[in-house]
Amino acid sequence: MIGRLNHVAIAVPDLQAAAEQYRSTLGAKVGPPQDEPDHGVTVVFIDLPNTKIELLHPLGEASPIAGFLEKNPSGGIHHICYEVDDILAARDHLKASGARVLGSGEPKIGAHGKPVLFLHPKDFNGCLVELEQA
Ligand SMILES: C[C@@H](C(=O)O)C(=O)SCCNC(=O)CCNC(=O)[C@H](O)C(C)(C)COP(=O)(O)OP(=O)(O)OC[C@H]1O[C@@H](n2cnc3c(N)ncnc32)[C@H](O)[C@@H]1OP(=O)(O)O
Ligand SMILES: [Co+2]
Repeated sequence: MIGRLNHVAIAVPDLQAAAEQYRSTLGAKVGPPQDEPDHGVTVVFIDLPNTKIELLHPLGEASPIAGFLEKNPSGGIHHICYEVDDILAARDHLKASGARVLGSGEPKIGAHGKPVLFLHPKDFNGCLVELEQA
């Protein structure tokens, strides 16, 4: 069911510093900061030849990554995102398998303009999983 690795997300305490580090120290192709108010984050995408890295910083009062950054003040890998062909079929299959789909259970539009869903990290070996319809 899951396909390509769409991105690996890293929560960072200082978005500008992290973006600059990827640009100048790691020599990566770094995009501009993008506010995603529906998701409570500001993101910077880094294009790699085979996938993307998503740098995440909290946006607004109720950011879903605030608790994670409190526990990991210097940052850390926050989630991985797999592509699926049919997000509603994937969701129904996962729910039937007993996995917890986060939020309302309805896909939201993600940072690439495509529907996304999140699965509880405790159901996937301690790793928060995002699904994006390719
Ligand atoms: C823009 C979009 C895109 O790409 O298109 C995005 O990615 S938006 C990316 C931001 N959006 C999201 O993350 C949406 C989905 N996330 C959520 O709903 C939330 O972040 C949760 C995953 C439910 C965690 O919420 P919160 O931190 O408030 O809960 P909590 O502190 O009670 O955590 C419950 C347990 O899960 C652990 N936990 C929390 N976040 C975790 C993470 N990212 N990876 C692994 N474990 C994690 C905590 O340490 C705790 O474990 P212990 O009990 O053992 O201490
Ligand atoms: Co993401």
